[in-house]
Amino acid sequence: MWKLVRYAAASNLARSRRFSAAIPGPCIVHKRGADILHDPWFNKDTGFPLTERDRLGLRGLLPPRVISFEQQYDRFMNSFRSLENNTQGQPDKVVSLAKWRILNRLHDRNETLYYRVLIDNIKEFAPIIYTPTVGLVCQNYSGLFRRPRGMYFSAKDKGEMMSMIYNWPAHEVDMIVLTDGSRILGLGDLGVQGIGIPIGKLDVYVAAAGINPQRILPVMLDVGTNNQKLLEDRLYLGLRQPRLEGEEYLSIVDEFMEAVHARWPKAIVQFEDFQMKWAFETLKRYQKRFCMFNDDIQGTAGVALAGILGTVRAQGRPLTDFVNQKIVVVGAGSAGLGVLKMAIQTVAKISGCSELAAKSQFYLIDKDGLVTTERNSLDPAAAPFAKNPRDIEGLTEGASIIEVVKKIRPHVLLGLSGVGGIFNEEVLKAMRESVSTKPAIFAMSNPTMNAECTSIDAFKHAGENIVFASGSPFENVDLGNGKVGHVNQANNMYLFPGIGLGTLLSGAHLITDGMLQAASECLASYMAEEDILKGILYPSVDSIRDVTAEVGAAVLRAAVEEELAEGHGDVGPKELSHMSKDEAVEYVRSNMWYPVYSPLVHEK
Ligand SMILES: NC(=O)C1=CN([C@@H]2O[C@H](COP(=O)(O)OP(=O)(O)OC[C@H]3O[C@@H](n4cnc5c(N)ncnc54)[C@H](O)[C@@H]3O)[C@@H](O)[C@H]2O)C=CC1
Ligand SMILES: CC(=O)C(=O)O
Ligand SMILES: [Mg+2]
Repeated sequence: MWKLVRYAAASNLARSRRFSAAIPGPCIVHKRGADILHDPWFNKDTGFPLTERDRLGLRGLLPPRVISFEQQYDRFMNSFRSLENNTQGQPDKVVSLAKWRILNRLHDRNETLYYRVLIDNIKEFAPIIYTPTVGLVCQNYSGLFRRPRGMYFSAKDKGEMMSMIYNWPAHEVDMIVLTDGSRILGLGDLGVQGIGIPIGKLDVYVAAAGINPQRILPVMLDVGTNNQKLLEDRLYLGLRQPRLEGEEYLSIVDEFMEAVHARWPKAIVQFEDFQMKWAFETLKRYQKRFCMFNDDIQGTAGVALAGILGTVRAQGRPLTDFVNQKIVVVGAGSAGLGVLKMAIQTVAKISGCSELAAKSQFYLIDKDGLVTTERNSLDPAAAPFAKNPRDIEGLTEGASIIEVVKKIRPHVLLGLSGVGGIFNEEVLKAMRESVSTKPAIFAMSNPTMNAECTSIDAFKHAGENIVFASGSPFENVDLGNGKVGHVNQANNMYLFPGIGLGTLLSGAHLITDGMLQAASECLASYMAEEDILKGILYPSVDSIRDVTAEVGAAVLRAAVEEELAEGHGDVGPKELSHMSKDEAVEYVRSNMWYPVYSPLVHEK
């Protein structure tokens, strides 16, 4: 077993001196020899200095030459570039999986080097470890499986979780991402194979928020699957039974949450990719009891809202004009409804009107068309956003996307439906008649194949004057004559790392609407006017650590404001409450872990 010793703080300075000679603090290990080489948390491969090889019983277990961290880094990047060259012309799927495999092998062997290459190349590697490739990995997980990562709690473990949680080797855990695999991106129920999502999200936590990788825990709650193909697959690695439902299901989640809380009372649990009914139910059930949030409902809402506020600025209008924007949301699931709820609260706040009055400018469409109060068996979660037929002259219950767009001429058309291509040529062309001077199209569904439209189609059919955002990355579009159609990535990755880190450092035991609102407002004001006017709504993924430091500080300050901050480590609530905004950002930034080889010290 090992004990954690605080790593040297990361900072921009440390980052700019990528391989500086600054000596990091030591790290205590409780193992020796080959056990260290097989532990990715401590392994340095050929990077162990000779003195350390002596101290840890590694002499003779490695080739004699010591290779520096920088050389190891370059060697990996060279292998990666060769792989790119060697796979040229092969199908995208093959290339993406090959890239994922080479990164995953490094992850399994040497986490310090893995996270260094990930952090320093985040824009290039995010699409591999996160959306879209992570979707492909989940679809093929049973075949790709080599080594376990994270923990698996299944329906068969009922009554055992309180002791099982102690099987995790780390003494401290700060951040858990939990899924039940029931709605993986827009790919549906992937059962146990959905574990790829918590792993990918936590990689983003390490890269963006500098959460120490020894303190993260990806978790799969396997309660069965309703995916017939998986149930019939002999190689499927999860429980081959239909999903538990009702109280049986909830009792499993309850038991897991209690076990986590008993061992790590301060750990934050991010619920991810649960089907809608359980996403809402578990949020309601736990948000006042545990330090948790639902990323698909709450993280997505904050990112979408920041983007929509950006589109108001992109039209050259003041933010207060948000109250006049007509917004059509396609997809009435956990993500779409989360966006509507937060957007309506914001309109009510800006205009000082009631939430009821603030709803008038929003339109909700699901698989059966426009959602109105006339709908038979209206989903209770969607009911608050259903239109009264009296208020939608010329439109009827179940109206199609094209009918709604033609009639309403919205400022913003936002997709969270999981259905690839439903913003077709006709719909996009209809957006040319938008009442906005800069119509906005947000095709937020993931992975790429599930995006409501591509960036090329959006600029081609809806016109060059649009603002475009997608959940998975697309290339900017060359519009000719030196003009560029900017593509924004409207993905909750801009918020969840800061929500997690800010909450952790505040020591708050709950995550409130106020903390989430602060995160969104921070992102909304992050971009300079000049960029916004060009249609750039979010910062580049390259600067995700900087954005996360700001978002984290905003969340921390909101927790202080709500008197929820109990402090973290040596920094108590009083010190937190005296921090200025800049000091809070610096405090958050200085707590980000950055991968360097720490001297290992053996202790029995
Ligand atoms: N960009 C981002 O940060 C995020 C993107 N998402 C993506 O959003 C999508 C939806 O996620 P959830 O809301 O959790 O799923 P969900 O399954 O809860 O909801 C999907 C909704 O889409 C509707 N829908 C299905 N077919 C439709 C059609 N042909 N026309 C109109 N509506 C249709 C359904 O009726 C349902 O209301 C997924 O693809 C997911 O990857 C989710 C969270 C964050
Ligand atoms: C990004 C994300 O959380 C999703 O697509 O579900
Ligand atoms: Mg998700």
